[in-house]
Amino acid sequence: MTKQFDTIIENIGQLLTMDHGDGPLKGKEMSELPVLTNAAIGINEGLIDWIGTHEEAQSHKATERIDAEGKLVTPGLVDPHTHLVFGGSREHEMALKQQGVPYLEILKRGGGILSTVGATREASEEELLKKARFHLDRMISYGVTTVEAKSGYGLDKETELKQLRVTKKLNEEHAADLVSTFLGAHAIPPEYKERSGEFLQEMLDMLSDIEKEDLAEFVDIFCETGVFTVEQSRRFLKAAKEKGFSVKIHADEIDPLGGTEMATEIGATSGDHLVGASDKGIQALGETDTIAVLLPGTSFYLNKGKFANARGMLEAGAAVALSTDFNPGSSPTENLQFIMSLASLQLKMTPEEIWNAVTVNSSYAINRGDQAGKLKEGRKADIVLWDAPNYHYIPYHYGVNHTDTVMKNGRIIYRKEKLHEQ
Ligand SMILES: O=C(O)CC1=NCN=C1
Ligand SMILES: [Zn+2]
Repeated sequence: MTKQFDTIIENIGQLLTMDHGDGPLKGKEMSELPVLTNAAIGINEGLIDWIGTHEEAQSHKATERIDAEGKLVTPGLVDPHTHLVFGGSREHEMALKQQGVPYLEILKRGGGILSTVGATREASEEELLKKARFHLDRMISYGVTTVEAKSGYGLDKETELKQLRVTKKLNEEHAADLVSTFLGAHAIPPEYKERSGEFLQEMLDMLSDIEKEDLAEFVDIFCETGVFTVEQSRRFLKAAKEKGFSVKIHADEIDPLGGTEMATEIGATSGDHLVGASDKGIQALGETDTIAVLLPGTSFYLNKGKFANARGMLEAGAAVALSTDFNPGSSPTENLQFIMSLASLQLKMTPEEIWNAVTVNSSYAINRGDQAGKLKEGRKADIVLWDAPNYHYIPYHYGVNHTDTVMKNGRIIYRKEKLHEQ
């Protein structure tokens, strides 16, 4: 029976629907990857209305037909851990990094996060919005259609709310879907030196304002040497959970403090970084629903020669997701495709695991498993057409942008620039 669509995407060489059951994929499940060949998608009113073969598509009608030229088509990627909204930049710290000054030492000297805090406090809401929009546009160009965005460069009520309002405005006006996280517990501001407990209480007191303005779904904390202890983090996140927020945590990024175990004990939606996760922590990830969000770009950039034990987590049965950790200090890149290459080279993840980690699992890591990261009838038509012959090709060919066309809610929002006529 002939169907009528707004848009048909046809002649798809490889279609990754990521439609393999509900819930995040854990352990061995991450090796599964249903691939449809010679496929087609029918779209109506911004939603996926039909998925079938190229031959079947020839009997259907469409206002617009897009030829995928036998190449790869996937869901829009989901980046579950970014510090998208900030002022200034930290290129001046490269020299310190090259001299071997550690990340935590730069922070201790008042640089790092605190340097960005200064720039963010000074920037107006409009300036922060303009800058975040620029970085978000670039994420879209890399095939990302859903993004988590954290605050955490204010460390005072006024600036934290300013950052969160920017994320809310972007989510309302920009094509991308944003998920907002309050990371007021990102570092100890100079005015609270030696008074970290009082500072955390001030951040907790903000939660009612955040809830009133619907400015965040998640609460996060930087559990790290010289920042917040495991016990402070446990108390802080449990208090946030009691107020109805979902929680995630920057854990075991640099020093192995045991934040991974604590994340699983309190039922965090995700534990992020986990480079120093202990065997006990890895086992706990396999036994609970806490998703391991791994950030190999940060390990690459901090240049400490150590990456998260992804293989150990997968063998333990954990759900693993991947992210850029886009931020001005430890991972200044919007390129989730490059993270896919690092996941292959440094985390030893297979292409199948990698694709599940940047779609299905990354969507569940930000409570969007029912809306993003999967192509199935009734879901938003958030789709990427890749200039690549198959899904192995993206992690293999690194450092470039492989997107050809990015579609959000059935509307083309990015097309690869073609070289001007010679
Ligand atoms: O350095 C930054 O701006 C972001 C960061 N927070 C915790 N680790 C890295
Ligand atoms: Zn981070």
